Amino acid sequence: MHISKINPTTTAAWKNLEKHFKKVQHVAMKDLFAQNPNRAKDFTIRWEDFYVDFSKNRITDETFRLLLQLADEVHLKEAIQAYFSGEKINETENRAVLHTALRASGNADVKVDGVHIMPEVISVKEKIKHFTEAIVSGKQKGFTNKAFTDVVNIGVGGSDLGPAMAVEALQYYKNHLITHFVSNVDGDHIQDIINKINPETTLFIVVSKSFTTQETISNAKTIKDWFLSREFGAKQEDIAKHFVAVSANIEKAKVFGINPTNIFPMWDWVGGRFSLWSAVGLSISLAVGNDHFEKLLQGANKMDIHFKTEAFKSNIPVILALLGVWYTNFYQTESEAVIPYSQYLDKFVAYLQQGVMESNGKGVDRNGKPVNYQTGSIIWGGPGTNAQHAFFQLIHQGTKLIPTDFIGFVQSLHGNKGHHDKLMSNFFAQTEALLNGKNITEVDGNEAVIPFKVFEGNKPTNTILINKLTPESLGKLIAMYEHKIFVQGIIWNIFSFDQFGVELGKKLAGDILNDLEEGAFVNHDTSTSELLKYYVNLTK
Ligand SMILES: O=P(O)(O)OC[C@H]1O[C@H](O)[C@H](O)[C@@H](O)[C@@H]1O
Repeated sequence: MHISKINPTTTAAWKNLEKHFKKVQHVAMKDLFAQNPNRAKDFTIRWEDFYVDFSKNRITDETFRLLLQLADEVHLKEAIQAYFSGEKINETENRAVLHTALRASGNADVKVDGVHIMPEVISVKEKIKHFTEAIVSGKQKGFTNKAFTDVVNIGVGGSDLGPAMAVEALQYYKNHLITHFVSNVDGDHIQDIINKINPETTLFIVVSKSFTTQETISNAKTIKDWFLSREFGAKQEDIAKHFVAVSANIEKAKVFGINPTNIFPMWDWVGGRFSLWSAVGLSISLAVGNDHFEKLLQGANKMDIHFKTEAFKSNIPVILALLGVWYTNFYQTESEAVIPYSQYLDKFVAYLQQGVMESNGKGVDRNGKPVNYQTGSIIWGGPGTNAQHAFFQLIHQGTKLIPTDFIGFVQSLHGNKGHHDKLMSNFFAQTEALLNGKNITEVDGNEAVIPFKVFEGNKPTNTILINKLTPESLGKLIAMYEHKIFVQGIIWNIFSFDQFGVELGKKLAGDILNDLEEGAFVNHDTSTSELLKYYVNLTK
C-alpha cells in the first residue's frame, strides 16, 4: 500500500467542487435547515461518548458527496492503511509514523523494517508504570531520603506541549505531585521554576527526542548545576536519584550524565508533536497515575479504530478534515478557531497549533513541486467563555470567515450545575448566533446604530459535545485532531511528518550566538547587524 502523489486539483471531484462552489458559495445555512428538517440528524455523528454535529456548515448533500469523492480519488483508504501498517510514509526522513502503535493493544502486529515493535513498546510502558508507582507511592526517594513532591519536565515543542496540555487538562485526576514544565531558553522561565522547588524532593525529567535541542539542553544543564551547587550537599552520584531522561538518542543522554537505567527510550517513528503517548508522557503518568495514563492511550486507540474502520461518510476525523479543505481551498479561508468550553483545556489550542501548523505548513507537494493551492490553516483560539469576551467580535462581525470548532462537555467535573449550565448555555448560544445572525428587521434601538448591530450570521461551526472530560475522552479528542491533520496532508499531497521549516532559524541563531561571543557582526544584512550592535552596546 502506498500513498498516492496526486495533485488534488486534478481530480474530477475537485473540478466538480469548483463548479459546485460557484453555485452554493452564498448559500444561507438557515435556508438549508428550513428545507430539510432532518439536516441536524443527517449531519451529526454519534459515536461512543461523542456527539459531533457538523450541520452548521455551508454544505449541501452534494457538497458532502463531492468531498467524500475527493477522499476516494486521492486514495485516502490506502493511505490510512499505509499509515497504520508502519510504512515509511515520512518519506523525506525515511521513517514510519507510528504514534498509533503506542496506544495499540499488545498483540497488534506492527513491524518496522520487518521487526515487530510491540514488545519494545510494551517494555517501555512497563518501565513507565513501575517508575510511576515507585515515585507516587513515595517508595523511591531523593538523595536525603525524602519522598518526591515535585516533578519538573524539561523539554520544548513536542517534548513539552503535549504533556503540559494533558497534565493541565486532567488536573481533576491529579495526585499530590506538583508538576512543572520548563521549556523556554529564557532564563526567567527556569529561574521561576527554581524558585518554587526543593532539590531534595524534586524529580527532573529531561525530555528530548534528539537530545540536541538548545533550549532543553541549556535548561537541563542549568538545573543540574543548581542541583549540584554546594549549598544543597548533593553529590555527582545523587544525579541518578533525581534525573531521568526520555530520548531516542540514548548515547547523547548518557553523555549528559543520565544513568542508563534512568533513560526511557522512544523511537524515530514517533514524531515529536505526536509523542505524548510515548515515554514523553511520563510526566502525565506521574501526575495522574499510570491507570489514567493508560486510559488516555485507550481512548486514542478507540479513535484510531474508528478512523481506520468507519466508512468515510460517518468517520469523524475524515469529515472534519474534508470540511477544513472545503473552507481552505474553496472559500479561501486562512484560519480555523478552536474553542474548548473547559478551563482545563486552556493549553489545548497551543498544543494543536504545533500539531497542525508544523505538520501541514508546507508549500511543496509530495512530488517535490510547489503547490498551486492553499495548505495548512492557521489554528488559534482559547477557552470559552473567556474567548467570547476577547476575540469573538471578529468572528461574529468581522470581514473574515472563520470556521470554528466548539468543544464542550455534558457533565461538569466538580458537579457545580449552576455554573455548568451557564457555561453550556454560552456554548450552545454561540453556535446558534453564528448560524442565524440578526438581520436589520430584528435590530431595535436608535436608527443611526442599526447597521452596526446587524449580525450577518451564516458562520460555520462544528459542535463536538463529549459526555465528560476524562483521560479516555481526552485521548479520543487528541487522536481525532491527529487524524484530521493526517487526512488533510494526504489530500493536499504534502509530507505532514517532517519539519524542515524550523531549521533555518535555529542555524542562524547558532551563528549569531558565536558572533555575540566574538563581538564581530559580518555576513548579516544591515538591519540585523545594526540590531546586534545596538544589543551588544547596551549589554556591555
Ligand atoms: O524533542 P526534541 O528533539 O528536543 O525536539 C523538540 C522540538 O523541536 C524541534 O525544533 C521541532 O520543531 C519539534 O517538532 C520538536 O518537538
